[in-house]
Amino acid sequence: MGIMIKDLIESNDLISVPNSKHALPAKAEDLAMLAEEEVEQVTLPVIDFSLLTSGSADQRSQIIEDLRNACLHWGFFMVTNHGVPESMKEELINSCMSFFDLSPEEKSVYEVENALDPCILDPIICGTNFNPASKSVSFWRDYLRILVHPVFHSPPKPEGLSEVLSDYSRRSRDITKELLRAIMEGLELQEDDIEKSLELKSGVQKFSANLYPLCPQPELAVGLPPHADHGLLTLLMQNDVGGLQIKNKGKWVAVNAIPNSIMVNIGDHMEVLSNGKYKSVLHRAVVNNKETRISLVMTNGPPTRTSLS
Ligand SMILES: O=C(O)CCC(=O)C(=O)O
Ligand SMILES: [Fe+2]
Repeated sequence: MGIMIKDLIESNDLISVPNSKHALPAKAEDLAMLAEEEVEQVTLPVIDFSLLTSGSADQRSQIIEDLRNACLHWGFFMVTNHGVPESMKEELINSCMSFFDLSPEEKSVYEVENALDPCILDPIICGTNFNPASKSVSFWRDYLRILVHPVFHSPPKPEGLSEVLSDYSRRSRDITKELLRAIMEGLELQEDDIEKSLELKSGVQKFSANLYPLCPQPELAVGLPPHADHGLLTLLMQNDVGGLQIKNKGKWVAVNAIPNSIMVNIGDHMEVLSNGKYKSVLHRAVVNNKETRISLVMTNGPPTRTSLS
């Protein structure tokens, strides 16, 4: 079993990336690029969620138009006034941190070798993408992933995580539904029909906590490699430490998050649903040597049996 980076660091007082040749062998050129690349900081389009739900008709139309532009030109946007209290986010972060603080033995109950293996159906898994002994590419990230909808799976430890996660699951599902309705309106699709055909009330929601411990040599590692998300919309909150980069008009740019906003991106299913008009955008996470970063990611997909054709 691959030891999680956090535990490795704590047991070894790590001052360099162990055997960096093994940390990221296949992608050495990409990494050299990562170190040298000038990455511009950008502010994503901002969507005031409260205007969507309780603004005037004109304000709602304006937000639908803003969403349309954000989906067309960025595939990512920031949502403010979303109604998730800061205390809920703090509690989620603290509970997830407490999970990572459990002993390696306690965490091992949920550990899997390769989370990308489609045969893994366990509703709660944790692991790392970092394996200093492996010859394959590994990444500077530990994670916990929980299936939270349609059936909520509650980890027995740490105490408190289940309750706040189940609240956030409900809240984030409502936000997703409202955003999807507005996005459908912008696409001039019949939102009621789509909602019915996607059966969002039994949609699959997965929660991930990604932990990026501070990295002694950030130029030799990457947190998460470039990828696009499955599902319709992904919602992301973080502990005020940046690291998310997105590919925009052929260039990597670093996202400047407004504190307490939720970052939202288009997933593969939405790309299909929009007939390719809205792209599921490539993104990645970089690491730093100053502060541990944690991101809380909720993916929202259709039920597994839904056909999009
Ligand atoms: O941590 C981040 O900023 C990105 C996380 C992410 O892209 C994912 O979990 O799919
Ligand atoms: Fe992602």
